Amino acid sequence: MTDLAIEVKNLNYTYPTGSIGLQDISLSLAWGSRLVIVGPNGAGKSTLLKLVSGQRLTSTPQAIKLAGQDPFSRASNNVATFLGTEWILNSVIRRDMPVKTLIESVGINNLPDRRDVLLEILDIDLSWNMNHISDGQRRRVQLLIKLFPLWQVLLLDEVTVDLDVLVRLRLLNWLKQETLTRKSCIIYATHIFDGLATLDFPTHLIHLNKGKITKSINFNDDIEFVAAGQGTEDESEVKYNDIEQILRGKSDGNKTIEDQHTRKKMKICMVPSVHPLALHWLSEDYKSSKQ
Ligand SMILES: Nc1ncnc2c1ncn2[C@@H]1O[C@H](COP(=O)(O)OP(=O)(O)OP(=O)(O)O)[C@@H](O)[C@H]1O
Repeated sequence: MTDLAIEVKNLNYTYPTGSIGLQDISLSLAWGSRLVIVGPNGAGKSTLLKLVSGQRLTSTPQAIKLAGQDPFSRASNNVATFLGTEWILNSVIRRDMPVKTLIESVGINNLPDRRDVLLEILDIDLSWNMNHISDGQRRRVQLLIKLFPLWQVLLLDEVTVDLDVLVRLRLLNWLKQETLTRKSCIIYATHIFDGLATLDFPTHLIHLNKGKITKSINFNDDIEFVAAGQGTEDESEVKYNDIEQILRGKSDGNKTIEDQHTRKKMKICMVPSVHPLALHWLSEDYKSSKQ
């Protein structure tokens, strides 16, 4: 096994239509890392995950190494699991089919401990039927099926969007533990940041825009969270009270981030959030459903 789970060097990708997918992407992720990709719609997040997972072919396969192998080679078979949003749109999975039958078909009884942990975290009721459950419940079944095998590299393309906050937090915590205990590696592209810092989920963060990595930071070394109003004279602070300007499209909130390596840590203002309240209410719901 190589030291690096994922190595990408100067990767470019242009769609057959001529749209730029990625430009000169380089990344190195050791086993045990968790990279969160931040970027606007159309930034290239899905393109990157699909290329790294071997879901999409590139004319320069040598630019990507997955566990030291070309992602399209036989040797890298079963190294990466890609989880995207498409599955839920497939009409086949909305058919009259017991959830128990579906999940047993992927061999979940072979590892009963892992099965039980995932059933508990994803709060799946084995009496469900695929055509009588909500989108979020169907998503949880998808997650169980895909996360059950002992994946080495997991590429998550915002699949937590329809999960409730409690299940999402429990799932992210389990994923983090999987990288710590099994030395696996995760890349997670998301637009939802609630709970990520609370869990210390990312080890690395990148900002992708127009197919390029514009920022890359090490979560623990480069960031310090500060209470609102603290250190406001420090230029390296990313302030939440710039929100008015951001909403008016006038933000220059990113202006100092390049400076982080020559300065102290980048300071990020802690934000007011209803996330803890939503979590509290849902954990009460969860407790009463188990009584
Ligand atoms: N199948 C396709 N054919 C042509 N161009 C595409 C295709 N898929 C994506 N693109 C283009 O590639 C660029 C990157 O798209 P991508 O889907 O990777 O963005 P993303 O960061 O995942 O966005 P989102 O946050 O909306 O999911 C966009 O400009 C998009 O228009």
